[in-house]
Amino acid sequence: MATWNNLDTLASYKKLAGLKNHVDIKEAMSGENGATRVAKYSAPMAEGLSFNYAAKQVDDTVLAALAELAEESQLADKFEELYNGAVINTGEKRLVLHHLARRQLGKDVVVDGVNKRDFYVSQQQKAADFANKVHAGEITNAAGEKFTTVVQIGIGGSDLGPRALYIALENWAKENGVAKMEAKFISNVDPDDAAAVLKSTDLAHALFIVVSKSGTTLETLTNEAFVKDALTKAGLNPANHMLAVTSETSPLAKSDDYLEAFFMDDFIGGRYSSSSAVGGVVLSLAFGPEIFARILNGAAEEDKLAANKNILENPDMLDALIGVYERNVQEYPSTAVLPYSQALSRFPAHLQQCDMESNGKSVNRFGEPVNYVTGPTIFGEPGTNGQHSFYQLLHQGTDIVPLQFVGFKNSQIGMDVVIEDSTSQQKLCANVAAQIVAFACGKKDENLNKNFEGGRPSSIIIGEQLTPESLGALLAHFENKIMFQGFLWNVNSFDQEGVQLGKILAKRVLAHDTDGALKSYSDLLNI
Ligand SMILES: O=P(O)(O)OC[C@H]1O[C@H](O)[C@H](O)[C@@H](O)[C@@H]1O
Repeated sequence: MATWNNLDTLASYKKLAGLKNHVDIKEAMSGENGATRVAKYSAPMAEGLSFNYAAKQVDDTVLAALAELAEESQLADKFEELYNGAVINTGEKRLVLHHLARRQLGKDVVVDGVNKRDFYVSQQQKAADFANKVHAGEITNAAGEKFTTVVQIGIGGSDLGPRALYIALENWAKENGVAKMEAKFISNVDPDDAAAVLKSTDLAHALFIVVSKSGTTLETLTNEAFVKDALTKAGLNPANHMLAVTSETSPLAKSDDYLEAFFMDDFIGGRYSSSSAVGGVVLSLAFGPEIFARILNGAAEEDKLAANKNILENPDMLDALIGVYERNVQEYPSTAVLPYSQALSRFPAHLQQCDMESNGKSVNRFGEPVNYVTGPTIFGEPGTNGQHSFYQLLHQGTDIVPLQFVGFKNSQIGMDVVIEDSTSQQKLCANVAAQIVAFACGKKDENLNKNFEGGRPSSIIIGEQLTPESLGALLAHFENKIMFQGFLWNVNSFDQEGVQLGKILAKRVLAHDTDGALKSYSDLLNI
């Protein structure tokens, strides 16, 4: 059994803390040194991706210290315990099994006589059979016509991951002849969200998936009622159009109001649920079950790498360790995720939840306060768009923000044009290469307003093309990175008590049970 200790009690962490500002990234990345580092500091990921960390503040000394930290904090043992079914989610006393939805990495995990791998596979199979029947016209609307659109109703983990993955492959699927149904998403309780989607949807030919692990989320239940009302007003029977994805213990699971229900369980956290039926049903309907299976395969291949004890061969663990060095030793408060891929436009939003809801904690996994900083603020936008927006602060602002670039050699659609001797894809890639060097090396100017200090660290994940496999690997990489960081900070990355208070107060406002500031704000907003 691994032992769980606070980061600041570890001898290897104290050693690492002595390496503050050990690498001058400007100097390290300039001239031939830089070229050597780019070739040297790269770790292969699954599905042809690679994690290049040449422009991070590491050298062999820092890497050796990080390896000691990985060893002393038993990161590989903790991951092994997790995938073998230990109660890693101490706050809720739950297992953490999202990896098992992709592939079995270790022993059989059996809970109350149920083999959990078999359960996840059976739900995948159920989703696959259902999707195939919809595509074949065996499951139709009341008029016997095919469904053409699928609308996911969910919020947080029941929205962000599946939406990001759908957008990531929407154009790829069309280009590769596997686009089966258009997918849309309703998440916000803002009535304009549901209204806008419903107005642009042919209701008679639409399936709606109510996705809520708990089956109690106010926004999702409200939007479900909103959609049912619209279906009824259109003369349609909601029971012919609505599906549910939920946990077997939730109130939704007990309802007969659905054409079909698919299940997950409490051992897969919402923000890690893209690999479960939460992502599986909508993506199988949109692209076909084979494509969803390919995403899972890509993720499973990356998970396999994450089990490696050698940090230089484990890009997920290495990325996590570098992140902790940046957060705790270098004291950088935030991290930007910058995919140079329009298809990944919602990926940073998904990672915001995944990372900040997991590691935005002030107490350790035993409920005791920690004396060090934990999860950074995560934000991001696709490049090159971000360059024309917030990169000013990244280049010349007073905070140093570590950067996590993602880039692909080839576009998804392949339609391109040569303007002034280069394709648009080349221009995209040229920009990411330029940014890495600009951030690291800067540029001296007598005019301080035009001076670039440099010394701003970044890494880049490079792939051939964004495909179902590489997308799955990318998803798993970040999930695993966040998991390892949670281990290092000794926090429970798998609960989210911090979201409860606002929900309770909102209920009081709606029940007109308010006083003080809450009453004043209620009055100001005319509730
Ligand atoms: O899937 P649900 O149970 O409806 O939960 C939806 C979301 O809402 C909660 O408030 C949590 O903050 C999220 O972690 C969760 O993903």
